[in-house]
Parts: sequence; C-alpha cells; structure tokens
Amino acid sequence: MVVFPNVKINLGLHVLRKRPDGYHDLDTCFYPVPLSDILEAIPSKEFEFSQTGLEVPGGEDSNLCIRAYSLLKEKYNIPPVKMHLHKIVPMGAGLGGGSSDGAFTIRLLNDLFHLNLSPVEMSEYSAVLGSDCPFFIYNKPMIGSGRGTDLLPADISLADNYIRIIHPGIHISTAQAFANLTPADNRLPVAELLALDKSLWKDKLTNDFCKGTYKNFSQLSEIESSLYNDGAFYACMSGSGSAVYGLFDSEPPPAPKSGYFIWTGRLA
Ligand SMILES: C[C@@](CO)(OP(=O)(O)O)[C@H](O)COP(=O)(O)OP(=O)(O)OC[C@H]1O[C@@H](n2ccc(N)nc2=O)[C@H](O)[C@@H]1O
Ligand SMILES: Nc1ncnc2c1ncn2[C@@H]1O[C@H](COP(=O)(O)OP(=O)(O)O)[C@@H](O)[C@H]1O
Repeated sequence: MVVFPNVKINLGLHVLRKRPDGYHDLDTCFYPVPLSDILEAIPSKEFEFSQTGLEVPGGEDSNLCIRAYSLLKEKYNIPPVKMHLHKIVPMGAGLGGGSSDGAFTIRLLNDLFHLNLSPVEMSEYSAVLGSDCPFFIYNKPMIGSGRGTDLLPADISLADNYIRIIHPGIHISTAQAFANLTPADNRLPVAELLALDKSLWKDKLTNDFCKGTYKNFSQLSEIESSLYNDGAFYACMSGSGSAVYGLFDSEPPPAPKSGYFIWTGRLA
C-alpha cells in the first residue's frame, strides 16, 4: 500500500501561554498542501525500513514512521512490514513533514491490517508522536488549539488558489523557537481573523514566530517581500519556520533562480 504524506501550512499562529506540562497553548489554522513524501508498506516476514531521497537526521529508531509502527505494534500486535520512505519534503521547515509521515503510517497500518480505528483513536495515538500529527489524520482545514492537538473544522477554503513555498535551508528547532518567544493571549481568535476579507490578512493575520526569527534571519523577511512583489495576497512563514509561503489568486510568475527549495502548486 502506498500513501503520500503531504505537508501543512499554518494560517495565523498565536502562542497563547506556557502550560504546566512545558508545552504551549496555541491558536492556529492548519491547512493541507499537496507537497508530499511517498511512503509504502507491505506485510513481510520481518520488519524492514528503507529510505531514499533527502536524508532524515537522527537514527532510524527516531524516524516517525518507525515510531508510529512500534506504537501500533505494542497495542495491536500487528505483523511485520517492509516499509519504504522516499523523503521529498524539507525538514525543520515548519511544514510538519515528519509529523505527516508518522500520522500517515498510522492511517496506512489501520487500512492494511483492518484495525477499524476511528479518526479520534488514530488522532490520540498520533498525538503521542507529536503535536502536529493529529491534524494529518483528518487532513482538512482545521483550527488547532491546546498544544495543537484539539481540532475543529475551520470554515475556510482556499480551493483553486495557488501557493508557493520557499525554504532557504535554514533548519529551525521547534523547541528552541518556542523557548525564544513571549506568549500573549490578548489577540482576536485566528478563526475570526480568517473570516475577514483576504485582502486584510496581510495586516491582521500573524505568526508569532516571525518577529524573532525574521530578526535573526533577514533573508526570511526578504523572501516574504519577494512573494508579495510577485502578487501574493498573503505571505508568511509556516509554523516555527523556516519555510515561507505565498498565497496567490492566480498562477504566480516563474520563480527566480536561487539555491532555495521552491515549490509551487494549487490548493484544494
Ligand atoms: C510549531 C508547530 C505549529 O504547527 O509546527 P512546526 O513548526 O513544528 O511544523 C507545532 O506546534 C509543533 O508541533 P511538533 O513539531 O509536532 O512539536 P512536538 O514534537 O510536539 O514538540 C516539540 C517541542 O516543541 C515545543 N512545543 C510544541 C508544541 C506546543 N504546542 N508547545 C510547545 O512548547 C516543546 O518544547 C516540544 O518539546
Ligand atoms: N520521517 C521523518 N521525516 C522528517 N523528519 C523526521 C522524520 N522522522 C523524524 N524526524 C525528525 O523530525 C524533525 C522535524 O521534522 P519536520 O516535521 O519535517 O519539521 P517541522 O517540525 O519543522 O515541521 C527532523 O529534523 C527529524 O529529526
């Protein structure tokens, strides 16, 4: 069975407060984007994992595909599989690529072995792997609260809008990014901001990670400006960075040559 774990962007990202468990309460909208890795798993005599494409840092045991398999194996004693991940999505980019691989592994194993897990059950298992994972179980526009794992459908559609994602290769540690900012819970909810006319998003819809990160890496605000110059109605860094995306009403002009990872596609 083959699946295509796609990425997400955050439309607005408010870090509200630090919690007693060390995580932060968030208010954000997750939106799925069809830039994907490729993941295959088939039943096998012994467990095997192989990987091509971009190299995933950390040992195999820390790979979220293997961690997801181990989690379900412990609960449901599922048979061994031969799993292959072809990694395309840049890592440490704020696109949730690793989280998506983990969540899609759970979905794949649920289908392959007819575990009959509900989306809520899969979401709960995936939350053990990472705060971004439950979104990828549903993979529809969602407002995320709590540590990002409490999800409600978002009343928003960017269907047929174009997106361009630019990642300059700066790897940002999510934990470090949270540690570097000061939470604040005095903003209008992201859901209310998204209900405004899209032309107002540029001035109203913010990602709290941008301020500090743009200060440290000026090329990120330059990328954001270049997306606006190319006609984006909204441009921002995703998650804790460092990928920056632009949203367009129509197909953007060809991207200039650069050493950066650049991907342009159409949203559903
Ligand atoms: C910031 C966000 C926004 O969507 O995305 P990314 O930039 O990673 O894609 C997420 O909250 C990232 O989720 P995820 O990458 O799954 O994080 P986790 O593995 O759960 O946590 C990594 C570390 O980030 C911090 N963390 C994460 C989530 C949260 N709500 N509060 C936190 O303080 C904690 O220090 C935690 O140890
Ligand atoms: N299958 C995987 N793909 C990508 N990263 C993974 C994977 N498994 C574990 N990781 C770890 O997760 C880290 C963050 O990955 P990713 O989710 O792509 O970034 P972000 O949290 O910025 O969106 C990587 O640097 C890597 O150490």
